[in-house]
Amino acid sequence: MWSQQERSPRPASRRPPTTGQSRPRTAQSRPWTGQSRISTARPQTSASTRYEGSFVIALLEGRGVGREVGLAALDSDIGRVVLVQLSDCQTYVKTLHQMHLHNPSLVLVPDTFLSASDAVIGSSNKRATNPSLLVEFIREEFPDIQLEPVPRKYWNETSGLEFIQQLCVEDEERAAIILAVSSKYYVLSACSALFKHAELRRNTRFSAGSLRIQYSPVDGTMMIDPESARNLELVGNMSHRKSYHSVFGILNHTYTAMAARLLRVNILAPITVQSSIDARLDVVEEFVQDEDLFNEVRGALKTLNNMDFDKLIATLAALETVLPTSAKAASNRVTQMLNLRNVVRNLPLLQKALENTKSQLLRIIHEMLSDDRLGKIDSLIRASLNEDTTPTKHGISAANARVYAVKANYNRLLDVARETYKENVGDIYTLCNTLTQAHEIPLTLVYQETGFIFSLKKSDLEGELPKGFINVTLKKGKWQFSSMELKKMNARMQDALDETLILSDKIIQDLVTEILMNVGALYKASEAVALVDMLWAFAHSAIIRPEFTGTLAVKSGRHPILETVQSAGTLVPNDIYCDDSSSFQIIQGPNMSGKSTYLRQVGLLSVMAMCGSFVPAEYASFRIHDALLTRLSNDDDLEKSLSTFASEMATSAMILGLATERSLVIVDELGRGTSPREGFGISHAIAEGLIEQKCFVFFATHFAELSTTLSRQPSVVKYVAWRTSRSVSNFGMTFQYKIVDGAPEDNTHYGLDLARLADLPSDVLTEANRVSKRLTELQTRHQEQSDSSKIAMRRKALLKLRTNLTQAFEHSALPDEELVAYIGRFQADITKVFLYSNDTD
Ligand SMILES: Nc1ncnc2c1ncn2[C@@H]1O[C@H](COP(=O)(O)OP(=O)(O)OP(=O)(O)O)[C@@H](O)[C@H]1O
Repeated sequence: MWSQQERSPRPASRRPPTTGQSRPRTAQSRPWTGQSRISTARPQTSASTRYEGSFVIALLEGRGVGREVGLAALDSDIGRVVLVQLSDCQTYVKTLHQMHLHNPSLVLVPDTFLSASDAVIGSSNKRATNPSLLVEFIREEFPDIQLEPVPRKYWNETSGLEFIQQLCVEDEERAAIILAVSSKYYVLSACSALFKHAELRRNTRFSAGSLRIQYSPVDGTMMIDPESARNLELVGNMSHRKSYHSVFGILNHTYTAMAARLLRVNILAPITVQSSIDARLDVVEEFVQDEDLFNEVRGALKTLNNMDFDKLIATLAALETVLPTSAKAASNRVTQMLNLRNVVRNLPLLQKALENTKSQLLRIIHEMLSDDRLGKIDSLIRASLNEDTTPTKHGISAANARVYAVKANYNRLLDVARETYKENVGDIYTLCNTLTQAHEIPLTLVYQETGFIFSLKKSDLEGELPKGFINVTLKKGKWQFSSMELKKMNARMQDALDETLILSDKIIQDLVTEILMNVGALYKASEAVALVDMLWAFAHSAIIRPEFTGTLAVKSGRHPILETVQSAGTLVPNDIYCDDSSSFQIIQGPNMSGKSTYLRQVGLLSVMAMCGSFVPAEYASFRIHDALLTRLSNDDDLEKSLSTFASEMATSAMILGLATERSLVIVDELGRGTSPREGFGISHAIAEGLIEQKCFVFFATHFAELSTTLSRQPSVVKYVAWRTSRSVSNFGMTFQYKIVDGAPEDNTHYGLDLARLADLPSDVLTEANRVSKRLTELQTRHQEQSDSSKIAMRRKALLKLRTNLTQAFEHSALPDEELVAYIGRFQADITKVFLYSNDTD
């Protein structure tokens, strides 16, 4: 229940910077293996299963016109707070996108946002008659996540700022973060509710200066609406939740949990700052070209396998609110300290591996790992902990590691408690030997959480167990049991064990306090490791380094997920070309000819490139997009009981509302949910809307007339799925389509194709073909001779000229003479177009 007691945040200390950016560089990769290293196998580490966070997200929306939303997210397990304030649209797609980035486990909203039926004890009575629209969208998008109302009084701007000032790690970025959020009313209020909730409902408080608080301006990343992320299978497979066939799955060769988390967030919100992307690409390229470096870094990362520094630091920093310390909490803290010791001990390996690297970002990472404070932490740990205790997960050796974690002679009482523990364990082993001899059965001891039990192989027991043994069970071919005496001894041993842990914990807590003075260095190291681990994973599957020229041009690109699924040689590569003069691309072709795959490929390759990853192609150049918006066919629509039509319209409205000149829009088969005539009309209208926005659009459609009705628009081009060869078995076909420019004349007769497959007589087919060709010729001619089509032709040519000239001047590295010849060729082309369109007048 919400307590009325107000508690103010506690006094503060420090925090780490994120990595800086480096200069752009363009180069082609020369992978030393000569081919793709994208593996079809499950990634080598288990980091993939541990990336999911458990953020509690507090949300506040302004009631004004602008739909300003403040979002504060806290993952106390990893000591991270993310703050965002944004202006959203009617569908709250940006807010939902941000929520997806942080995997919510609980969502907090002001109680006034919920309707009276959502009453919760202790909250205010002021309830809206209807829940806020934002709440409805959240419920729809996250049906399994609990929404908890927080009394309106806790959404307080001033207290939000106080929390931030007191809990934020003290480092170079702290001042900038405080400055950035200090004028953001909604995010500050959300922050206050978030920490009040942690204090009052979860009984969690944080040490001063122990949290990494990050303010994320939304314009530094590409917005991908949640529906698109799902349909494109960015972080999860649509059909099988556990499948690795997603972009995340194929790229996640990370070793540490922090890197897996970083990768997930980057895939869902790729960066839009070109210098940052180039800096990452430089690193990937250096790994690709320098095999020794690649292997050395792998070796260093292996020593940190499965580590989650953030979690480790956060657990150590979390204050024990129930006093006195429980043995369980003490045991946890001792284990975490042993893990921290291993991390601090192994970090120098990575630092050494990066010693002579060339790329600027790797040098920055090296610097972050060379922080003197890490050495200080190492010395502090060495002074208190035994060198040779290794934390293991289970068994008596795990208990012993905790008991002997702290050095001897540190505390007399601890030494005495350890002796008692040792004697108790010795007594248990003696009992086991005695019983073995007395009953002539080879008993062994197994240590479980509650103490020891006896174990005996089933085959070693003839007849029944001797009397006196209790709690007998049979597990995996072994008898397991106890005795009253063993139970008593276990209890004595457990008491001694708990005492050693509680006494050790006092020393560990002092150590933690000293370490926390330098927690900024640890968080910084965590960020450095996460980044280098993620970029190393990119290098693991690198193929070709992408460039960012503003033109989307891919030669022989492959769908990155399909490539890992299909057997070698069965994937047909496709080219992509899209610039300002061809920004609206109509894609047509028969069913099952790869249109959807092509569209998805465009989106996925752009996402990968903007994360700083190499892409599967022979050459690739991209534009940096502010948003990736899609309307892709989705079977879920039915489950959501939305009609296809309603869903299409809702998504189209969202796309039209959000798309800008810098967006990438992908639309697959719009207008399926209504009559063909209406469907065509709607598709045309939406296409015109998108053309006006000047974004890059890939528009797959069955409406062949669309290319005619849109032909006056100079930026519209048409691509078709063109059959290169095929093998037939009744109606079956092996895949042999390629997306090509324009409309090769006979390929548009998809019905004839099917008729041929259905074995219609050849003379019927020949005649059908002849008539069909003739009709098409007449139609084409008629179109070409119309005035509007001549004007459109000239407009197209002019737009193409402008785009090519801009490209030539801004991105070409050609020497002057060649540039002049290149421009001369444009001139000739455009003259031809003008002469032709005049001739036909
Ligand atoms: N480039 C390719 N190389 C090999 N196989 C491909 C390629 N593109 C698509 N495929 C395979 O062909 C099948 C059909 O692909 P896709 O769904 O993209 O076709 P489509 O034209 O969109 O079909 P429809 O019009 O019926 O929706 C899929 O099984 C896909 O895996």
